[in-house]
Amino acid sequence: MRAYWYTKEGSSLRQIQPQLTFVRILIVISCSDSSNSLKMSGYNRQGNRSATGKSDNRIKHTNAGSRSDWKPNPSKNDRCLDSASGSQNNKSSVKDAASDVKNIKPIPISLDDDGSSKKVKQLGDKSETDGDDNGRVNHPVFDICPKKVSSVIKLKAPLHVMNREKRNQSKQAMKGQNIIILGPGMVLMKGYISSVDQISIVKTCRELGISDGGFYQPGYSGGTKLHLQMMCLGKNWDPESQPAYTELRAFDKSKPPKIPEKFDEMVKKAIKDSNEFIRGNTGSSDEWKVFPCISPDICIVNFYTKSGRLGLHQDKDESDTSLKKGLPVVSFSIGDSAEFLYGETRSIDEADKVTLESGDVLIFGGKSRLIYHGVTSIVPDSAPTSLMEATDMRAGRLNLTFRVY
Ligand SMILES: O=C(O)CCC(=O)C(=O)O
Ligand SMILES: [Fe+2]
Repeated sequence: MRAYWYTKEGSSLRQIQPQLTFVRILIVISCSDSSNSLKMSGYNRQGNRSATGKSDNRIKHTNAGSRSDWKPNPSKNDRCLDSASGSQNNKSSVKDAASDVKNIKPIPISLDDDGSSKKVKQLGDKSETDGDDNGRVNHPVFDICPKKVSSVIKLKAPLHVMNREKRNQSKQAMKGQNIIILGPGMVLMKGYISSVDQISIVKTCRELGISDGGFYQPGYSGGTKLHLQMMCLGKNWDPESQPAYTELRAFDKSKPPKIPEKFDEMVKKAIKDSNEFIRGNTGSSDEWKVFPCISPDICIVNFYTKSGRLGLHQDKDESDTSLKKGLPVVSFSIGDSAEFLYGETRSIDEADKVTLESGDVLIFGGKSRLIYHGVTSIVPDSAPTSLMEATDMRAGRLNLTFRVY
């Protein structure tokens, strides 16, 4: 067992515990195949080192804020916006959640040359920029699993690649729990979502994403866009609307699809498993309170292509009660890995970094509920080949964050 601890003097969790001296412990439970031993490792925040041990020199200052603070910023350093761009284990085994999705009205799609489905949603016979008589505005359909209708024959991944993935998957399953406590109230469950469930989530999001209320590229009235595609489930979140959460999507008046029951079950199970781990491994310290069980009523689904990113921000548009109680945000990562930053301030230079891989679940609540976080880059071609084969998902990363309003 290896253990490193470090103390951050004088730093504070803004808005939650201003005077808090933040003792941060990173515990990596990594039960080796033979010994099931507890490993703890850590990192030096002041040295701007990542949890993977690499320093990050690429990242420069930027401005960021809450999701609603993502206002257009003329600074070239704003990594959030620009104006040009339009392990498996079997902890939660679910049947294909797509079969639970009711009342989906898929929108007919035609494919562009690059296989992307940028056909404008047909809300009447209007073009993308037109609105209908009710002020509904059309937008392009974004299909995360476009079937490539082309003469290029899709080759299967080489056998040795497939075999390596299979070996890695069964190793992960044997390892059992692989949970990292990134800070008080911030837990990362590595490879938590089984391959079967990942496939199921992609398929469900694909169906929802091409239907009413599906994926679109959020932006601002000035034309600036976020570097991702987004759809909301449960309630709609909009970067510009006041309040940020509404029942209908403002620009096309669509109602966000419901959160599929299976997603809800998976969130609850992840919290339960995380709590069991915390109880079993962190003793009785106040720092390590378990998460309350939640029934999320909001899920924001983001899809990042390889150039996707998201500036440092806080998730603070939820209700005061939800924020005060520190009700956790539960985040699922699927597909390509992401370089994820998190920290107590909005300074990128002071933020810590961790790589979120396909199947990882990140939970942040309690004292970390208002942690600043963002995605600096997507690691190209890092998604499991088997997932891509099974879903035909386009290259990129799917992220689902569940919250309680
Ligand atoms: O993609 C991620 O991991 C983070 C997403 C996020 O922070 C958000 O949607 O608010
Ligand atoms: Fe967020």
